[in-house]
Amino acid sequence: MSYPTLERISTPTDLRALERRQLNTLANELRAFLIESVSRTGGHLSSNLGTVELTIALHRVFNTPHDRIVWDVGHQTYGHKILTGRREAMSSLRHWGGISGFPRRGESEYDTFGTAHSSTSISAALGMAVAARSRKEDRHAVAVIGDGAMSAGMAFEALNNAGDMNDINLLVILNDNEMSISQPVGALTKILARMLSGSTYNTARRVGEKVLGIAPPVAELARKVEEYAKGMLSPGTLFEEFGFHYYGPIDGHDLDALIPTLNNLKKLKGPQFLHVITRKGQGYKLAEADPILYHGVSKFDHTAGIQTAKTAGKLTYTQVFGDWLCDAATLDARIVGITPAMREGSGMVRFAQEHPERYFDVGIAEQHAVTFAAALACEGFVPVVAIYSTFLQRAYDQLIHDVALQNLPVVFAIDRGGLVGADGATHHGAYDLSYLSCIPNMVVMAPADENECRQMLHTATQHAGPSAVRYPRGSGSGVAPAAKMSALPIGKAQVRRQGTRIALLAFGSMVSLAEGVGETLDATVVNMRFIKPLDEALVLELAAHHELLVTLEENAVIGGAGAEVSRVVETLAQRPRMLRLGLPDHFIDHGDQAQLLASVGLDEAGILASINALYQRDS
Ligand SMILES: Cc1ncc(C[n+]2csc(CCOP(=O)(O)OP(=O)(O)O)c2C)c(N)n1
Ligand SMILES: CC(=O)[C@@H](O)[C@H](O)COP(=O)(O)O
Ligand SMILES: [Mg+2]
Repeated sequence: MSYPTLERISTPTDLRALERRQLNTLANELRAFLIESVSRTGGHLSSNLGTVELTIALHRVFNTPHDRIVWDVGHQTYGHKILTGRREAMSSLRHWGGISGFPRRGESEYDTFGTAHSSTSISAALGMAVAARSRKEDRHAVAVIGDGAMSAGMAFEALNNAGDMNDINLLVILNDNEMSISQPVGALTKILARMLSGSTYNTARRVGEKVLGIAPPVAELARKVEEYAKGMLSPGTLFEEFGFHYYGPIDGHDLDALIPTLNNLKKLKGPQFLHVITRKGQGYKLAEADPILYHGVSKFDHTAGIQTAKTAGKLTYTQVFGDWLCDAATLDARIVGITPAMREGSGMVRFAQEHPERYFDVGIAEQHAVTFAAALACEGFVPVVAIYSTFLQRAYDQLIHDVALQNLPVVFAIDRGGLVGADGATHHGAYDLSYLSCIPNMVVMAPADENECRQMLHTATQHAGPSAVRYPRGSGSGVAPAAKMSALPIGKAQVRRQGTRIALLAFGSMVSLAEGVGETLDATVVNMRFIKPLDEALVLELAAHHELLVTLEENAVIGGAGAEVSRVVETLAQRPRMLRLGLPDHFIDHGDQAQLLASVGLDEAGILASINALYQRDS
């Protein structure tokens, strides 16, 4: 397919030079390019198709990069990347050495703020607006936030802060497609939906009149009084109560609505709020019909669409968790499942169907998810919080203050522990072993294989305090989970191979690698199972009988599991040498998981090389 108009755009200046009538052609080409490109690389598709016109309108109206556009999450910025000089680089999207799937300041001056975790855009745009105000710079700051991301507390913290500042140039655009990754949840969703069901889109003229103050104040007042009387607060009212001027909703696929509206809003000072309605997957029938399936995709044939037929392969850890949760819930009525807006990614679709009354999607609200779980535990339930390692970072205080300090039996099923691959640095679960193992009362486990994952999850539900089972994205060595569930002895490791001189103390995903290295070196191999409590007795015994202890973990080497092993070994007067292998002290980019692990020396060859290097230093 050819893209003659799109290919003329190297920067937004080229876009601004086009005639208005050419923009519709540009939108069509951009959409077709996105489908073709993402089908080749994989990536986030539905959200990008939904923001084609909005992206064009923003770069048309605002003087980017002087004006700051801050995208929330950033999974919808492919169109923005394409229009800001990265069209050709799209073939390397999310691949090793290629461009990121999210905005990154280092990648382009048009990427004003790095993102990938949601609901930061209003805070960031507000910071930029305040900076412009204090330097007396004539600069606009625009936050583009989705209806899913809007559900997070942080978005409301920022609205609360911004709504009180009348002299800033801040525009918040709510990109409402009535979807999170899955169907959005909660009261805000209902408020937004009520607004849409009760009205048609506002035309550009009506929004323009309101911007220019033509709408009769008395009629406006009467409308509000009527709304209050009926108890029908529209989203407009909600955001106006926060101190914003609310406009919309307008059709986010209509450039004739978007461009004049944005031009009008640009003239205003103070916090402005524009409600834009879009459709996730717009323009690609398959994605419109199933925006969840096309939210994040691997490579696929875009004419045939994604083929979902089940293939008999290894189970992913996510599936192992999902199956365990259903089985465990059948056996134990106290078990409830909680997800902060990650039903599909966390493997909870079947549980949600089978146990709707015990399934809680709390929205993009990790902090709330953890405290909510803590309270359920207080009341005798066994809450299972299914959460990605990287997103649990958001709820660290809740983990300590609400769960661990009160020693509450909350089970954390932590998915995406370790390097996740194409999402890159923002999503790698690189820190959980560090940040969990320093918290008193926590039991922290990492399974060596799929069956052990199931048994550890069961163990967690039998434990009287907080516990975490941390597993990686994708599948493991392929050990089929046994139907029977038996609790593991807490704090006991498993010796897998008895060797000489060297002992490999491996955590979670590193165990199968360690077995290969162990064969080559005739080393002792231990599946440590527990990061906390650590099997200190075994560590001391290994220290007494080996000249070198090597710890292996897919976690930051600083403060991780190996550091704990060292702490124990340090107490010995006669101690072996220690080699701690894990993720280095720098952020790791995107790429294929195996490629990334090899790049940091966490494959068999890398581990052998590190051990050899240690011995060579001695000789
Ligand atoms: C803190 C955090 N939690 C969860 C996610 C995972 N996540 C990415 S996109 C998304 C849905 C966002 O919905 P919305 O903002 O409406 O954007 P849309 O996908 O509809 O375009 C979620 C839950 C995340 N990126 N950050
Ligand atoms: C943008 C975002 O945070 C999610 O869409 C994430 O990319 C999903 O990752 P998985 O593909 O590992 O579920
Ligand atoms: Mg949405």
